[in-house]
Parts: sequence; C-alpha cells; structure tokens
Amino acid sequence: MTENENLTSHTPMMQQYLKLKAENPDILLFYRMGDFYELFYDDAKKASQLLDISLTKRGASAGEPIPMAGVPYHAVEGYLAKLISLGESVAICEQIGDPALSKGPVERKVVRIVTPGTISDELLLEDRKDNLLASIWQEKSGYGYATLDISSGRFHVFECDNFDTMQAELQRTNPVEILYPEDFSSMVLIEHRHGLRRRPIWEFELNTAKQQLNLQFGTKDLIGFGVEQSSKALKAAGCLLQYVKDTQKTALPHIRSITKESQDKFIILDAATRRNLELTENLSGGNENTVATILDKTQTAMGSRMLKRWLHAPIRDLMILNQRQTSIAELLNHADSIQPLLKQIGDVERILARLALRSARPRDFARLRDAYNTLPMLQASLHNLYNPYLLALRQTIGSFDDIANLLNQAIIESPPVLIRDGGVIASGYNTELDELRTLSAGATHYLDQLEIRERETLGIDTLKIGYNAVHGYYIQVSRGQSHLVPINYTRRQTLKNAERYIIPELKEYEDKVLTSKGRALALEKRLYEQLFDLLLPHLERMQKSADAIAELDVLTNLAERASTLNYSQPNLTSHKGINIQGGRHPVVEQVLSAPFIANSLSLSQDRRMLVITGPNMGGKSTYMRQTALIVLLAYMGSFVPADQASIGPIDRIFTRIGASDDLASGRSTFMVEMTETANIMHNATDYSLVLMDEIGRGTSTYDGLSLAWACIESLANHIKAMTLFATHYFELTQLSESISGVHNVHFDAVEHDNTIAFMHTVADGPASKSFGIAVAGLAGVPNSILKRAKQKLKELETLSKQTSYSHVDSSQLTFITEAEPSEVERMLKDIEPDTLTPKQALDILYSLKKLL
Ligand SMILES: Nc1ncnc2c1ncn2[C@@H]1O[C@H](COP(=O)(O)OP(=O)(O)OP(=O)(O)O)[C@@H](O)[C@H]1O
Repeated sequence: MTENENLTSHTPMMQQYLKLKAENPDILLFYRMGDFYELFYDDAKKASQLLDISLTKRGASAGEPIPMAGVPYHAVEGYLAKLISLGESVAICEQIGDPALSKGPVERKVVRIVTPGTISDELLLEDRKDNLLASIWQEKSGYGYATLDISSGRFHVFECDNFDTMQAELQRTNPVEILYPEDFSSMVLIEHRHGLRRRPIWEFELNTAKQQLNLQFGTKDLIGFGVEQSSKALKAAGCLLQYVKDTQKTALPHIRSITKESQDKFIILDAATRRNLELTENLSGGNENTVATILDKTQTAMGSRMLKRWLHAPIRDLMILNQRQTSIAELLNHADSIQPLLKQIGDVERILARLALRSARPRDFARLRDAYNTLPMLQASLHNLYNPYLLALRQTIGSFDDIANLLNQAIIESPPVLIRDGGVIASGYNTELDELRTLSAGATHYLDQLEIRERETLGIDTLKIGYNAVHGYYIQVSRGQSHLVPINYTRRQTLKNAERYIIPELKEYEDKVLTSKGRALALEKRLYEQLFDLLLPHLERMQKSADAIAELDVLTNLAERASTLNYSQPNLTSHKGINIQGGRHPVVEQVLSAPFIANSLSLSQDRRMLVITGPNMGGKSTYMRQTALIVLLAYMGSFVPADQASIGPIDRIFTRIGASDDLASGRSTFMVEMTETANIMHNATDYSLVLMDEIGRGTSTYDGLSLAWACIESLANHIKAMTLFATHYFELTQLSESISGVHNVHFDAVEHDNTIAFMHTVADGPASKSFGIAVAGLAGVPNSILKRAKQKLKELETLSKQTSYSHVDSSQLTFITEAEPSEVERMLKDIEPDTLTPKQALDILYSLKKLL
C-alpha cells in the first residue's frame, strides 16, 4: 500500500493492522485473531505459497477485498519452523488488551520477532546442529565478520583481507541468517544463501558498535577481549547485536564476551576442501556417509554440536591436542560408565539460553532438574580418573545441589508443555498456592456435607451434587422427585431423566472456587517467573559447567569411537612430514561390505610428492582423501583410523578433487578446476598438504597434460608442498626421474576373462596400464561399443608409436616448460649496444621500463 493512500478509508481493525505492518515492512506479520494468526495482502499471498495454505478473502477494506491466509494458533510452531527453514522471518502480533474493555479493535502488539538466526525455541531448532546469525562488513582493506549462536551465547568475530578466506569462513560457519550493509559489493559471496537481511549502513557505525558492545558486557572498553583494534569486525558485531536486541525484545545476559577467531590457530581448510572431504555434509548436500555420521555418537546434542565445531576447526596448538589425546586415552576404559549418565543430562546449553532469554518452558526446568540430579553420579563416575585435564573438566562441571533441590521442590515430576494453564509448580512449594488449589479443587468434604444435608432435609434420595465445565456446580434430582424441590431451587438444566438446579449457597461456593482458581493460576505464574530470578544469578557458572559437560561428552565419544572402530593415537611431531602405517578411510571402511585394504603412506622433505597412477576405481581418490582425513582427525585431537601415524606440522589442507559445475556462479567444470588450482598455487606452502586429483581432464589432452606438468614442477620445486597427485597421464610418471622429491606410487588391477579385479593396495612405481575400457565394461557400457573402443585404442597406439603421441617424453615437452621469451627479452636481444648513442640508449631504457 502506498504512503499517500488514506488510512482512514480502512476499517478500524485494518488501520491497526496496517500500522503494525508499517513497523515491520520486510517480514511476515502474524496478526492474532481469536484462535488464528492471520496474514493479509502480500503477506497472505507469500505465506499461502510458502506454506501451501489456502488464500482467501476477508471482507473488504478501502473498497477492495483483502487477500487473507491464516494458521491456527495451536499449530503455529510447525508453520514457523517451515518459514524459518526457508530463511523467512515472522513478527508475532498478539492481542494484549482486554476484549471486554476495548471499544475498537483489541489492542495488539508485536511481542516477538522470529528470525532464522535468533531462534532459541526447541521446536524450531535442529538439536545437533549450530544455528548461527552472522553479520558481514566490507571495506577496502578487507572483510569484517561476526557470528552469534544465540542458544549458547557464543559470539565471535573474524577479519580477513581476501575473498577466498572470507568464502571459506562463511562455509565453515554456515550461518542461517546474514546481515549485510546495503552497499555491500561482494554479493556473490552470499547471494546463494537463505536468510539475507539488508541493513542500513549506519547500523555498522564503529562508535555505536563499541558503545553497544560495552553496554552488553558491562565493560569500559574492549581491550580485554583483544578486539579493540578490529574495527571491521566490530562494525559487523555492532549491527548484529542491535538486530538481536530488536528481535528478542529482552535482555541477553548469557552473551558475556566476544572472541576473535585468529586464522593461524587453525589448519586452514578452504571452501572446496571442506566440501570435498565431506565432513558434516556430503557432496549432494545430505548428511549420509559423512565423517560426522561415523564419528558422532555423542550422548548430548550440545556434545554433538561441539564435535562438529572441532571437525571444522582442526587446531595447531600442540598443548591442547595433547590434552585431548591423553584424555581420550584415559577415557578408553571408562566410556561405558560415563556415557549413560551424559545421556540423562541432555542439552543443558540450550536450556540455559532459554533461561537467559526468559523463554524457558516448564519442561526445560524439569530437564535442568534431572540433569543436576544426575551430576553427583557423573562426578562419582569421574572419581578414579587421573588425567589433569579431565580433573579440571570435572571441577568445572561442579555440582548444583542447591538448584537441584530448588527445582525438585518447585516443579512437578512431568510438567505440561506450557505454564499457561498452570499445573507446573509442585504442591508443598508454596503454602498460599496449596491453599488456593485445595479451594479451587472444590473441597469435597464441604460438598459432601451439603449433599447429605439437602438430601435428608428434603427427603429426596436421588439428590446429588455434581459439576460440569459448562454449567458449573448443580444439584441433580431425578425427574420423578423433581416436584419435591423447594422454591429456592433455580433450574439450570433439564436432562432426559433428571433436572439440575442451583441454590444461592452453592453459587456462592462456586464463585469462591472459581476466583481461587484464577488466583492460584496467577500466583503460579508469579512463582514461575520467580524461578528465573532465582536461577539467573548462577547463569555464568551453569554455562561453564554445560560447556565442560559437552567437552566431556566429545572426549568420551572419541574414546568410545577409537576403541569400537580400532583407531590409534597419532604422534604429532615437530618434524615435517607424514608417516602413516596401515591407514584407512574412516567412512569408506564403514560403508563397504567387502573388507577395506589398509594402505601406508610416507611423505617427507625428500619424498614430497607422490604421483599416483592406476586404473579407474583402483582406489586413488580414497587413498588421497583418507590421508587428508587422518591428518584432520589427528589435528582435532582424535585418534585415527591407522595402525600408526606420525604427523608433522601442517598449515593448510588443499584438495582439488572431483569436478562439478558451479552453475550458481556461472563457472564451468574446467573453470572451477582451474580456480581451485590457482588458489593452491598462490597459497600453498611447504607445510601444506595438497591433494590433486586428475587436473587438466576437462580440456584437450595436450593442454591438460601441460597444465598438470607445470603444476607438479611448481609444487615440487618451488612451493615444496607435501603433495599427492593422482593422474591418468602416464607421461607424468617420468617426472620422478628429473625432479628430486617426486616419487611414483600406483594401484593395480588384474584382468581375467573380461572381468577385472582391483587390488586396492598401494605399491611403489608407476602403473603399467589404465584398464579404462575394462572399467567401462563393468559400468555396463554395451559390448559393441567396448569392441569398437578396443579397436580404436589399437589404432591410436600404433599411431603414437610412430609419432610418440602418447608416450611424450620429457624432451618433447620442453616446449611447455621453457617459457616463451617476453617482449622485454626480445627487445633486449635485438639491441646492439655498440651502435647506440647515449641518447638512444636512454630512450630504450625508458621504453623497456614502460614495457615492464
Ligand atoms: N583401500 C580400499 N579397500 C577396499 N576398497 C577400496 C579401497 N579403496 C577404494 N576402494 C573401493 O573402490 C572404489 C573406487 O575407489 P576410488 O574412487 O578411490 O578409485 P579411483 O582410483 O579414484 O578411481 P577414478 O580414477 O575412477 O576416480 C571405492 O568406492 C571403494 O568402494
């Protein structure tokens, strides 16, 4: 509706609606009407599409029918969940006035705004997955980025100076909602994501951001958090905090600090590597057959979320890694007794966030009670541990006997979902409540007395007192005796065989009961609110304890996994290189019905690069991926699927594996491959682990081979990265002769009677042949085609013998490695200094400089 359209032409209710809508223009407004939330105009059209609900019309306003869609209030959570998952936000508008006292429409107010990144409601969240709100800022010198997990209070900032790093961080954190400034110029970073919120530039103002953050943390400056100088990140953080406050409309006591993520603490995984290694998501976007599905048998959802954070952030601090490893080693024999207790404890982290936001439900209190009742047993089960790190964790977990006692007394065993209708506070907790409840329950003794008295004085033996929700209390007399009732009996209801009456005395009693019901409910709600006040002062200690429980869960889980899956403790050394004996792929070995063949690997300064050849399906990709995963698991502190592993320092893992079109950004398969290759060539160091699988396939044989050749030379000679290079270009196996540090390994297969068996065992030296046609046969390519292919192969081989087409030796490839002379070089070559005047020489010098 346009601004100049006259509001007064609308009905009073629509005027109210339009005012509220004007305050929340960009999000869906759920307008409460009795038992429904209704949406109007464009909101109605959008919601009917997104939620698949019918679009109708509600009367007319300003002469036009109003498009309308609605959802019943009791089912609203399901609809909200769907909208949230689509990245939409919803403003919930409730009736807050008393209908009996209102002249026009009942007063209404937006009481909360539900957005994908700020939800804390259990029903709307995936419990084993972090749910992050993010904010991004960009200026000339780079990006500032902030993320908040509202259901734990974790608030992080990050800064970087280039697109690729920002892209990798976005992928690692994978936020469900992103705030960005209206002049943001790197839209390609985020445009494919759900939950984008464009914000005005002034919301990213630095001084306001600092003020906001200091106000939130109760600090004078941000020096203590080490973020004072990170102006780009602070701008993002400021906008984020303001947004959370605006949507939550409540204090956020559980957000107490802000931490800066520093890149050099972690092994860097770029966006492609994270995707290729299928850590928590497989290449098709699902959860099946990922590393997380194998590794995550944590007992609490908060533990599961922490484990996934660890997986995505392998660390380089050997002290922390050592703490984790030694803890796992000690927990190997204790997982059985600890895990069932952890299961009883559950997701305390998110319960505490709801407590902080004062949105905790009765069952949250009951679960917190059960968790704290379990703590003494958990403490006991940790009693005979000696590892200093585990002892420190045990101390932080602590015990909360007082809170457990309070909740034991305050909350009934299995409370209802909502406090709305009461029945949550236990009897015995508050005397006044007990009295009101006794009264409201209708003291049966009084009613019994009344019934006996009336029956005897009137001589009506069918007389009895009853109650129903519609008519309240009544005295019932059978039809046959109804003529005996006295004049003060007023008829309330007539049934087939009986009459029901009310008398003033019973009415008075009924009023008392009814008011005491209302009073009991009001008191119960007050007591419920009081529980928040009683618990919130302990919030910080409770949050730290929850965090320690989650970590204990992760470590115990890694211990259980290590012993169930037969993993061993890796040795993290300061010597450059990777040495793995009997390594396995953690996921492939679990999904394979046949036994997995373990393979060893050794990379060192003298053996920096392995050129891997072998048939399709031979096991090359599996071998490369398992190496990266073993390194990654070792650097998250876990044990690894190998008989033995010794791993030196690693700064980054790069993978150029598999190929897929990146249609979203308009890049072809080959383009994606080359972008990833460029990234490796620019950023890899001698501490990097680089996996390259068949680069150069997407172009002509010569182009592809030349590119692969040049990459190997650069990686082995200049960058000196630890590299696994799988290829079908046999020519590349010759490089081991000319470049020191390059070695050949291969996988084998045996062909027999039109079938082919893969060995899956890595061995030194190059492969002897490629088996491509045999594998095609295995895949069901028709025989006629295979036959023709074999014929063609023979022809090509004969041809190549004549022209050295396929077995290109290194001398023939020198045209690739010898760079074309540059223009400067050519010009220099043509100069004959002896013939030049000083003036000419100077001119030439200028031209040369210009050419550079
Ligand atoms: N070490 C192993 N032990 C048992 N089976 C294995 C092993 N390695 C691989 N496999 C099996 O072989 C299949 C193919 O492996 P992989 O994808 O690694 O082959 P590849 O050599 O990379 O093939 P291509 O050249 O076609 O990409 C795997 O899906 C797995 O089922």
